[in-house]
Formats: sequence, structure tokens, C-alpha cells
Amino acid sequence: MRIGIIGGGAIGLLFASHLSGKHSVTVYTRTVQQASIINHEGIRLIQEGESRLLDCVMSKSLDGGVTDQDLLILAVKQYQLQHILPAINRLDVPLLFLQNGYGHIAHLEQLQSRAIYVGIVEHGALRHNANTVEHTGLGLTRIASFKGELDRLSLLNERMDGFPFARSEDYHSMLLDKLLVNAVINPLTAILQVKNGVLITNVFYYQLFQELFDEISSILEVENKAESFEHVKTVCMATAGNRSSMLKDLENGSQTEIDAILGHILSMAKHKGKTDVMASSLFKMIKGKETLGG
Ligand SMILES: NC(=O)C1=CN([C@@H]2O[C@H](COP(=O)(O)OP(=O)(O)OC[C@H]3O[C@@H](n4cnc5c(N)ncnc54)[C@H](OP(=O)(O)O)[C@@H]3O)[C@@H](O)[C@H]2O)C=CC1
Ligand SMILES: CC(C)(CO)C(=O)C(=O)O
Repeated sequence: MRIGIIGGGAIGLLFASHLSGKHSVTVYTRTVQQASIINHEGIRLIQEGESRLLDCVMSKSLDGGVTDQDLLILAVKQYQLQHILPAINRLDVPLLFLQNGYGHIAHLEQLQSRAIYVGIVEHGALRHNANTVEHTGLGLTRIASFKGELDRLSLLNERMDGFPFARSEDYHSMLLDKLLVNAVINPLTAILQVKNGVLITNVFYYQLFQELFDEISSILEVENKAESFEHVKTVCMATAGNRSSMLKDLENGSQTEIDAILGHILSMAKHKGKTDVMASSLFKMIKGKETLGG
């Protein structure tokens, strides 16, 4: 299968390196320079302390347009999507969106593709440079259909050791589960400047963690709060040594995905007339830090 991946960041390079074993992969980058590096030097994948060079991945700048793909994977940050949409909105190619949060869903209706899938990535990935990515945490990618038959997505039927895919029947609840995890862990770790696990081990931070979960789960009208709390806590403990993506973004002086995460929750709270004191305060704190450059 010909697979195009838009975005040569951590997730784009991770997917390119794992999928290139069985597929013909093209990475569409923002800059001509990155495409040239990938074409000349390949992609280096670091995993479990070993480094592998994948030299069969092609790369092009997205400015040249997308041609002849059987599947197009969107691996840019949620706030970067608006610049990509003009390049894909008339394509009739199956599309797979991998963004965190829920903000991208609003864009999907306007696309002409008859098959649109959304995924949540439970792997950890860190980009070291233009063509090197480290697979920092082995997980899986869950995929659900936004539009079109999920059965037609052949990736779901492939056995790929170390890089599994799983189907979800309901995109809304799949994205909300991940949204809840990111909405509780990411802003708290980013503001308190701690690794994920400290939210559980520090008694005072753990109280904040519980209170924020309570507020957000009420806004999202989560049905089984006890089970959902355990899930968020389990993810937090399983990723105890991680610096969350929001903390890393602030440390790097990059824009965060706060709009797609807490921003979406705040609009739901407003719409439903729910209390959002903590979420609203954290939103403003992150925005303030972004404005100061991290
Ligand atoms: N990293 C992780 O471990 C995980 C990430 N995710 C989610 O996956 C998504 C992607 O994250 P991640 O890969 O970490 O982000 P990165 O910032 O590492 O990568 C985004 C990439 O998109 C590229 N890009 C931006 N604009 C364009 C454009 N106009 N045309 C082509 N490429 C463009 C950027 O290019 P440039 O560098 O040149 O600006 C960058 O390489 C996010 O929503 C994130 O939340 C989910 C789970 C885990
Ligand atoms: C699950 C978690 C919180 C892991 O760090 C994550 O997805 C992130 O940092 O964005």
C-alpha cells in the first residue's frame, strides 16, 4: 500500500519507520530541507537502546502537493492542521487523523474524502533531529471511523510486531477517554513542572489531580467515574517517568495543544452550564506561560 504521512515530527517519523517495512511510505514535510535530509540519509529509529537506519522512505515538501496515495496519515499538531486542510480537502483518499484532543473533529465534516478515520496513539515518541526518532514507549494505536467503513482500513488486519493497531467502534468515546487523560495530566504537570508520576506520589498534587478529575469528568458527563479515574491514574503511573507533552512544549518554548484539550472542555462546560473553575484557571496559566515563551 502507498502511505503518505503529513508531518515529519515525532509521530510522523515513528509511523514512517515502522510502516516502511511493509509499505511504500512518503513523508510530507513542512520544509524542503527536512525532505532532502530524509531522502539522502533515511530515517534513524532508536528503540530499546538500538539504532536502525530505514533508507526506503521517500520524502517531499507538502508545498508540492500530495499525489497518488492509498492512505494519508495526518501527524501534525492539532493547531497546525488548519494550514494542512487546503492541501487535503479535495482529496478522495482515506485519511487518518492522529491528533490528541478533540479540536480536530470540527474540521472533518468539510473534507471530501469518503473515508475518514481518527486514531489515538499510545506510543511515546521523541524526535531527536530532522531524521531521527526514538520510540520511548511501546503502546498501540487505536483507530475508529469518523466516516466510512473501518473494515476497509487494511492496517487493522496486519500483524506488525512492536507496532500494533486496534479498532474502536465509537470514535467519540475513544477520543473522550484520551482527552480526559490529557486534560488532567498535561496541564498539571506543565504548571507544576513535574514528571507525570509526581502527581500521584505528592499528596498535595494528588489532591489537585483528584479535584481536577472530578471537575472534568462532570463536564464530560463520564458515566462510570470510578473506573475512569482508575484509568487516568493507571496511565499516569505507567508513564510516571515521562515529562508530559505539554510540559515539554513549554520547556521548548513551543505552542501547546491546550486549545484542543482544555479549550474544548471549557466550551463544553459553557454549553452545559457546568462549573469549570480549575480547568479555566489552568487554561489561563498555560496560555500565560505560552505568551511568555514557556
Ligand atoms: N510525541 C508523542 O509521543 C505523542 C504525540 N501525540 C500526538 O500526535 C500529534 C503529533 O505530535 P508530534 O509528532 O509529537 O508533534 P511534532 O511537533 O513532533 O511534529 C509535528 C510535525 O508536523 C510538521 N508540520 C507542521 N506544519 C506542517 C505543514 N504545514 N506541512 C507539513 N508538516 C508540518 C512539523 O514540522 P516542523 O518541525 O518543520 O515545524 C513537525 O515535524 C499531536 O497531536 C500529539 O498530541 C499523541 C501521542 C504521543
Ligand atoms: C499520556 C501522556 C500524559 C503521557 O505523558 C500524554 O499523552 C502526553 O504527555 O501528551
